[in-house]
Amino acid sequence: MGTALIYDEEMTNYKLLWVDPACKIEVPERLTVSYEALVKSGLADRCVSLPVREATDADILLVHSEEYLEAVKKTPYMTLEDLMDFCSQYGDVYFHPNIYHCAKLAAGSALQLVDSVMMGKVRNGMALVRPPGHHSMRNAASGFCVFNNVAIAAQYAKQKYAVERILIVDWDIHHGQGVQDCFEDDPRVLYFSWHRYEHQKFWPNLRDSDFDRVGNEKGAGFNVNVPWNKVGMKNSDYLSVFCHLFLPVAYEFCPDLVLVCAGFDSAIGDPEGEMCATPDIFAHLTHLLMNLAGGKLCAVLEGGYNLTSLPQSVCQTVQTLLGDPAPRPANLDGPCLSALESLHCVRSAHKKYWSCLKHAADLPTCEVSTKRNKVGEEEINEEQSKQEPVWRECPKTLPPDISAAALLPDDGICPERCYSLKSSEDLDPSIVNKLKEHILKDTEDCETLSTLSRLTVLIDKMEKNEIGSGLALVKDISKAVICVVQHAAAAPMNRVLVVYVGDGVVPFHTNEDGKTLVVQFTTQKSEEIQSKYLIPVCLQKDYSDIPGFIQATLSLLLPLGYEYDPSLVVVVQTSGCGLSHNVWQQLIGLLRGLAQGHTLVLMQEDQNAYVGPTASSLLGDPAPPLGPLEAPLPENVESTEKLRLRLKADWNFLLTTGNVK
Ligand SMILES: CC(O)(O)NCCCCNCCCN
Ligand SMILES: [Zn+2]
Repeated sequence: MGTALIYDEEMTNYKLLWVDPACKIEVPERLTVSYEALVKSGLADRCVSLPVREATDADILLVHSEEYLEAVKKTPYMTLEDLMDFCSQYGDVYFHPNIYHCAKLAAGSALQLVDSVMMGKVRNGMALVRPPGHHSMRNAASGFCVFNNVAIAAQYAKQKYAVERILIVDWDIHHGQGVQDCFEDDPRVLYFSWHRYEHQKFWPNLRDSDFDRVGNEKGAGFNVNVPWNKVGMKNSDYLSVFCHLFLPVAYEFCPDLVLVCAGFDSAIGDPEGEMCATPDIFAHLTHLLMNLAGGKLCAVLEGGYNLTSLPQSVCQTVQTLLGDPAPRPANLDGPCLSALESLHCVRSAHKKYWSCLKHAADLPTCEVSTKRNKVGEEEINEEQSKQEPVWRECPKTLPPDISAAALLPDDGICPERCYSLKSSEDLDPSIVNKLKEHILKDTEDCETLSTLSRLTVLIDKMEKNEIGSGLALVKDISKAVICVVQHAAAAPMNRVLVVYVGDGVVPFHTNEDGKTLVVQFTTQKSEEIQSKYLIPVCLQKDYSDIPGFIQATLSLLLPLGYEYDPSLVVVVQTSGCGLSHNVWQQLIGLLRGLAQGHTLVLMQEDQNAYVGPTASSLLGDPAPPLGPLEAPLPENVESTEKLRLRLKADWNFLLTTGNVK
């Protein structure tokens, strides 16, 4: 199934007609530069183009009041003075004779996305719209927003498709207070928002945007606010919030539909956000959400005012929705102290609502962030020169011709859409000899020799990005792992992340050069940690604790993987670990965000049943939902937490609190 793209130039036909410094950044060019970038990069042609439609009165009344709608209906006939007068009752928003029409198209575009995703016409999609929506309230326009496009889409999905649980992720740099207000007491809609806050000094300056606003009554716990109390937040800060807060809660909630308030003013260069995250981060944020709700994801444009970073961010988002692997994230150096403080406060505010956060440390002195922060951090010197930030545009990486290759025993059936690496591949005799002397020693086991040499061919093709990912059923897992790791780690710049699922001794030792990082999910109690590059994640009872496994994957394996930034990810399933296909697919799907999607899965040759599910995830198909998650086994939480606390000295991404002692 494809990716929908909704855009209509009619939504560029309104603009600011007078002088208003607060509104001048919201210009029609925002849409044109974004759409043109999609066309120029060839991404638009790969999407299913859907027409816009006008939201009806009934659609709009799902969120807004009649009096507000009636008032907006009058604006097309207003004089300039009347328009200016009409706006003065609202904050930071302007009207235009054509904005009502465009606002109906913007909201209608979001409904078009919901319809086409819910009816299975497309897997996911993006709507490029203006005016944006997430600030508009039941009775008021606000922050360039007239109708709350995403809130209307959520109510519409509940009403028309009886969707039980909807996740709204708002990565715009402003707090979508209109969305929060709409769903504050609604447990069926989980709202995530991060936003520039600076202890309430930043617009919209609301006390209600702080981390302790968790929702009301039945909706308590279903509103998650992450205030950024400093500018300059980077990719690491955003990924930390995803790994340690948004994803664990989202997986526990298990939404049937994901809506994204896709504002790109959280990217570098934006005059509003003044953050430092680069456009490629949106490929990762999108990717990390794509294994939820069976991949049903609707992204609706909100803000984004830098006409250079906005189109780049839009392209990163759309190419990921299309299934292209995310680019390797540049220099992730871990979250900053201010971000950790915010993360810590939000986790402690929500620990009573979400079992995945139950172990989160309390922060007794966690006053609301409107107080000056206690750590006496040096104030960002205000006169910090406002030099224009510059960033390297992410190099255009075309997806590999072959997305996934399968290396199976000759009688193995190659899954469809997979390329079969037959033993007929011309084998490089030098490699064969090297294998013979290094790994096979003298045994003339030519079958293994053939398998291992084909593996090295596969790795070389992945390195050249001719092949995206691979799966192999092998007779001797240990020999295969040694061969793969040695061959892959040989190249100077290469780093190999080896994810071991199942017991058994890791058949090679990781030396401290950091060329390999092994994370092993095992049921065996682990003694002391030998090295920061060999990490045993001990889970009781043969992985039957799915919440525990997912928790360890999201809050341990993923952060480690992002910080390590491997060039290849090898996933090894040793003795039948008994992991359910769905969990296995979630693991493979999530890991695909690393190493530009270069994932190599090695399994025992009797694990035929996993070939189909593995291939599906390697090809970028969304993993099936796991269902709402119960609490993880306490002993698994304890052992994972203990491990995290021990490792955080070596790995910044494992930090979740400000007190780094
Ligand atoms: C959709 C959105 O979230 O991007 N709207 C942002 C509204 C910002 C209003 N304040 C502007 C002050 C000028 N410096
Ligand atoms: Zn914004």
